[in-house]
Amino acid sequence: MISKAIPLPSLTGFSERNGNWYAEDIALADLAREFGTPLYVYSKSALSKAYQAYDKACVDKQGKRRARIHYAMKANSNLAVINCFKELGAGFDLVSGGELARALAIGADPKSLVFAGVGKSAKEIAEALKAGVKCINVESIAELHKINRVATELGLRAPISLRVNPDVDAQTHPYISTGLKGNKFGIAYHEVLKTYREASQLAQIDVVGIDCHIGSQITTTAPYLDALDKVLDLVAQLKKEGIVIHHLDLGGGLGISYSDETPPDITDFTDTLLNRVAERGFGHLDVVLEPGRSLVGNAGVLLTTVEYLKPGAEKNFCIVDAAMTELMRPALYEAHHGIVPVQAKQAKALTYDVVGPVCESGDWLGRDRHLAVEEGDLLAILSAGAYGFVMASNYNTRPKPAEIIVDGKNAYVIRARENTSDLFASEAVLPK
Ligand SMILES: Cc1ncc(COP(=O)(O)O)c(C=O)c1O
Ligand SMILES: N[C@@H](CCCC[NH3+])C(=O)O
Repeated sequence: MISKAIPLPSLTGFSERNGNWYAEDIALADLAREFGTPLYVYSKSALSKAYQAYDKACVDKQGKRRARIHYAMKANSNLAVINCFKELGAGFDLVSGGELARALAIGADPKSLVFAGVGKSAKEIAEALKAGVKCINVESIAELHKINRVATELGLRAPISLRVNPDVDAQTHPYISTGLKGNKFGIAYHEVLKTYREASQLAQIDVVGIDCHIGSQITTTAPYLDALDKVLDLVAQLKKEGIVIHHLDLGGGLGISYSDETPPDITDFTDTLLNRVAERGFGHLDVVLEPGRSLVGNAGVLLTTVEYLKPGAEKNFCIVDAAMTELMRPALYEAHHGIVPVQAKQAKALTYDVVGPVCESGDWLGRDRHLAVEEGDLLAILSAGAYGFVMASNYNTRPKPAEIIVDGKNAYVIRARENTSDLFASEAVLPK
């Protein structure tokens, strides 16, 4: 028994056998020995299975495609990960010129790319237009005009959706709620129609869709339906006015189980949304889904080594070689991740705060965890495939960890561990 009362998520790709944890067919302890720690480990089969479940749910019983998946690569943008999804048929949701460059680097079809984000620069807009993306999701009236300006300068047409802020509570952590009127995202609901009218008059703008993304780690379908109904009300009004919408982008945000959360099953979730779209008479629209976390979150773990055990009067600390620099979610959102010893021990179990070496009291990875560990042992921090490595930093001049993918009996380095010297290679001291 690892952590009292708090259940572990059910995982595919990672399993415990006779007290030893495995990624597919390789013991995590062997991976740590070969590649060192801290180490991100992803399971290829977990990535593929998560994608295939979504993809299956996007096709109806007659085999007709009802929706397309544009993986939100912000969740995990390693080239190997996004390339796996590309090969399975995914398009991508992007939020920066950097993510656009990643998509182009793996040869993604530009027509499979949608570009969102509240602060796109003129340079990023130009790059997206030159690449020929499917759609730019516009997040403000000012941005709409900037896109029109950039498109005019380039002599290109700009396909756009407006991102609607539906003022719906996604019932998630306030830092990752995006669809309330107090959030910075999207165009205020009451301004959307007038902005579409304005957009349809702009010389280089082609209105192609409508978009909405209400937040992340959402574990019920109800807020999606509320947002969807509000978006469809807008589509109906636009139709009356002769402004034609071709695709409906419902964003991402579906949550995963980190411990005892019970997010809806992917098929039930997509059925509920797509049935509502059809019932309301919009079954002819192309539907775009932008899942991130629900495709990768439980397909990765972070391996770390116990450096020290530090018993104390108030707390016992288990000090490990990973930190908030490798996995920022606990420090940022007080997020819970399951933590398990990679090899079960007979050692006495104690309740520890699992913390990193970084000089911040907020640098913790798990609190009050009941663990039987000794110095030198390995721990696996579970559900670290989404918003893990991508949010890593070099704070305290810590090199970023390596990332590997396990596919059956094989392990592949998909990002080499950084060297300390690389971290300041582009810095310079002042001339004498
Ligand atoms: C526009 C957009 N689409 C999709 C996503 C993916 O979200 P998630 O990883 O929660 O599925 C995000 C992040 O929340 C986003 O900002
Ligand atoms: N980074 C967040 C999710 C943000 C989603 C991006 N809009 C997390 O770790 O949960």
